[in-house]
Amino acid sequence: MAAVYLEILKEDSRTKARLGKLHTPHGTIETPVFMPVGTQGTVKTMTPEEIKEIGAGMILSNTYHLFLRPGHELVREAGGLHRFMNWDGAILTDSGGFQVFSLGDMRTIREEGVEFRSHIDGSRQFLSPEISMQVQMSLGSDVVMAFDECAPYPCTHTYAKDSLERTTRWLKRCKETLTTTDKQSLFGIVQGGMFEDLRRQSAAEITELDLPGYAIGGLSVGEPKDIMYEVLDYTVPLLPREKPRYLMGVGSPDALIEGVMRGIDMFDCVLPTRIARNGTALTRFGKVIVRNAGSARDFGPIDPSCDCYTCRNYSRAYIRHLLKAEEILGLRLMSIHNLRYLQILMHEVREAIKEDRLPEYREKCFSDYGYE
Ligand SMILES: CNc1nc2cc3c(=O)[nH]c(N)nc3c(CCc3ccccc3)c2[nH]1
Ligand SMILES: [Zn+2]
Repeated sequence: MAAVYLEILKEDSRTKARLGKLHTPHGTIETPVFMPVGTQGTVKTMTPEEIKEIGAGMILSNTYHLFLRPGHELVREAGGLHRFMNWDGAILTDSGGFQVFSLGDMRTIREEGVEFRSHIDGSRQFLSPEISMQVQMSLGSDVVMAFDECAPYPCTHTYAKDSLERTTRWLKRCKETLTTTDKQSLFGIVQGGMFEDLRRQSAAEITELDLPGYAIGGLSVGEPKDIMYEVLDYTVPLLPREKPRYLMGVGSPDALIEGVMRGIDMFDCVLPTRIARNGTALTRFGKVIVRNAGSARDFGPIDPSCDCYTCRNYSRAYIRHLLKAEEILGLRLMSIHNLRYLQILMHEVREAIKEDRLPEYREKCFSDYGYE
């Protein structure tokens, strides 16, 4: 059995949703799951104990950032990323390709790999499938993402085709680089832009390698949501039923539910922690801009139905004051709430699958939230 594998407990009767358990060397995680992002070896403003308290069992981190700073050799000497950051849950690391393009400067793609300038000090850097695998093995991730190119949006059919074919060649180099044990942690990433024929080609090429899990990349890159859902409609069925499916970069409440209904098991997004730090809270009745004047004399919690530390102990008025005063506690209280909110949402989604009422749950969620 692979180091990382999915145990499917139930398949929904009316949608493609699955209820499952993701087994990893650092614990078992109930799926569908939302995974908080801890880019630089920390989920911003949160201690590992707080991450556990809000109910997260698996977090994400980044090859790109840790490679540039403090360096993967240092993290390996520290005993790996789990030890370094004092987190004993599961860790998935991205491969660096996406971040080079979203953060790096002056990047040049070659067959060998990607040259770029560090966003930290402008120094010339190079990442390749081999280097990305070395870094992720040094970090000791439980799930290793293949080194891929996330095609820009929009892009031509020719660009998307050349790019996905290079991504497949890079995936083979990733698999060859990993030790037998670490091969059992490697997830391939399906690309192909917004083109059905290319998504089919990429899925066929990637799944041929018989990996423990598969991600759908190249989405949540600025395309309209209905295009993303369309791509999922024809791409997800191309992936093996029994393997975990990870939709990269997706995390708004509506997109999470729509993704689950299309058969996705794993999600990540920086949105909840990022908007928390700029004063916006997620609640079941829509977003609340706690920072706004409207909360100045609101002495109730962010969300009365929420059980998080923030909602049990603090008012919107107090949190607004902290945010306006640029007090760090404000960032922490907002992050705790937004992350807990998404864990509650995913718990309710899993319950709805269990009780065969996911379509009805979606309707209620969307109307409460104020979606169409
Ligand atoms: C926000 N939208 C978004 N679309 C993405 C597409 C891809 C993609 O096609 N390939 C790879 N490798 N990553 C992607 C990511 C980053 C996800 C992530 C962030 C942080 C930590 C761990 C993982 C994406 N994020
Ligand atoms: Zn709360």
